[in-house]
Amino acid sequence: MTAQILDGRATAAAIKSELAERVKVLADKGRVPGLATVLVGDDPASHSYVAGKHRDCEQVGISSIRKELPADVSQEDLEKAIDELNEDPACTGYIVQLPLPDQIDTNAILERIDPAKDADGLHPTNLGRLVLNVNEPMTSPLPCTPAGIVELLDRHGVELKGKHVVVVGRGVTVGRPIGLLLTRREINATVTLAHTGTQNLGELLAQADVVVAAAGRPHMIKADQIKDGAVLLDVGVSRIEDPETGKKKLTGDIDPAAAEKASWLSPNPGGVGPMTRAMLLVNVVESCERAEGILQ
Ligand SMILES: Nc1nc(=O)c2c([nH]1)NC[C@@H]1CN(c3ccc(C(=O)N[C@@H](CCC(=O)O)C(=O)O)cc3)C=[N+]21
Repeated sequence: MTAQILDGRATAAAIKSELAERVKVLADKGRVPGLATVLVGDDPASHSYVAGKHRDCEQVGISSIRKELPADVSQEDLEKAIDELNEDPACTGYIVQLPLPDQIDTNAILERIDPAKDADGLHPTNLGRLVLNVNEPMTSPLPCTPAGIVELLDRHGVELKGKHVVVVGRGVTVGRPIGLLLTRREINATVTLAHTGTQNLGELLAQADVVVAAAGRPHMIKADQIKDGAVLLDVGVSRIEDPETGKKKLTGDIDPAAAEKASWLSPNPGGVGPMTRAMLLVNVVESCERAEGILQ
């Protein structure tokens, strides 16, 4: 068997064209959604991610606002930038690109974001609502990568009901929140959260119907560890040297040979990354719809 592809690029494109219609409805009411990005320092990867987000916005008709601050910015000046965006009516949602430099208290920054403008869905209030299930169906933003994974599987007709999902990785953006979504009654999966300190990872993987690999360790999940017909989501991103060209390239947590045993594979790149970006746009459009009373 070779896995069918969970095509994140095509699915994200479909979501974007649906969003463009919703943005038109808002624009007709005189309300243009606006995404702002706050970028600190000059890390090339962060710059390229943020540039991608602005391109996405343009395609959907969302206006975009950029704030760029130097790598040595003080906590106070970064907080000032956050306060400005909280006050700015043209900014209906925003993100602070992570990671932030060492002198910055990241959690204090994330907490300062107005939860109604939190495009990442990572504000403690919004994560708390996820725990409490009060954002069912859509009263507050969901974290983008978990929401993107659910949407990607749903749009390919991959059923999660009663399935055992093994998540590898305990990061704040993926591993910790994803189980809260997958165990909701309407999805009804069973979730095991494993991480790099898990002793019997092999035993867990052998039982997994679905593997969400989000540890950021290149090719850590091998073909001989997974069940025949498992669904694989490759989420972690690393830059490794391509042995053929000697150049750095992006790669995921799943060994490419594992595709031979899987029923479905979301590749990396081309899988969950574009979905994460699409869900960011969903959050921005929905926060604007909520403000207009279109969504509750
Ligand atoms: N506040 C904040 N929110 C984030 O959502 C956030 C962040 N900080 N910091 C960094 C990570 C990383 N991240 C990615 C999103 C999309 C792709 C993506 O679309 N990747 C393409 C490949 C892009 C390329 O080739 O460079 C793909 O997977 O096909 C990658 C990485 C969001 N992050």
